[in-house]
Amino acid sequence: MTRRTRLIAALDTQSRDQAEAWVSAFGSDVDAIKLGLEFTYSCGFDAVKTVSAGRTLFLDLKLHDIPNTVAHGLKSLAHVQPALTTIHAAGGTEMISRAKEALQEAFPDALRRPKLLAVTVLTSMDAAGLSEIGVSASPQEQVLRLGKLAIRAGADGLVCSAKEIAPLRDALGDAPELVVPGIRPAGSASDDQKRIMTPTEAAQAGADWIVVGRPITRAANPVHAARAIMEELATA
Ligand SMILES: O=c1ccn([C@@H]2O[C@H](COP(=O)(O)O)[C@@H](O)[C@H]2O)c(=O)[nH]1
Repeated sequence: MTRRTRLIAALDTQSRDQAEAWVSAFGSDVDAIKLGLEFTYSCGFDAVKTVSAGRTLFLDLKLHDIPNTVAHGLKSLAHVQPALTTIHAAGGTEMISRAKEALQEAFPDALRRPKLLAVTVLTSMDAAGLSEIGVSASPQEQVLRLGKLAIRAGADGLVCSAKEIAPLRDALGDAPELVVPGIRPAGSASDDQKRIMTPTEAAQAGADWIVVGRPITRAANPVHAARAIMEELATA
């Protein structure tokens, strides 16, 4: 299957002015923007709406709570209209299926409904980090376990690292939307990310979307950095 891997720029900032400046500078140099905990907690949902107006929005709030709370939280997103939104797969089957039902109720038009993505194992975790929280499985085993559970429960896609794309595609096929952070262009600092790959590697493995934050936002010229990643994806 031929797929075009698209770029989501993660706008992790506490400043609405900064986010607005990035969005207007990027133009079509990115396919979508991500606003997450940092921006939403600092600036609020009105700012999320304003900054993302006219753009494809990945609203990455990674909900993880009891099923009732997650379902009602997601219903409140009707006024925001993200294209993609996240919960944690570790919340389990009931939480995921209630989340899906909530989105179906809040967005009756399937074409406008946000895709529900389940975060498998954070890309900042390695085997040692999993072991610390009592998980003896390798990151790949745990991603596969949670990924299968989440898709069975109704998630439209998964957040995983590029290292797990091939085994997930083998197990689940082409349909689940795979959104892949932990991306570092060759030579970039890994920061707090543990399971990293380059844009080319993620595209060749079959990512639908890559999520890139600091390698763009901390670059001397964020527009040039985003453009370079788009060019890398186009030739991958
Ligand atoms: O497992 C995950 C899930 C989400 N993220 C988010 O992606 C970006 C990555 O930012 P970088 O600066 O490129 O590291 C960030 O917004 C995370 O919240 C993730 O990294 N890993």
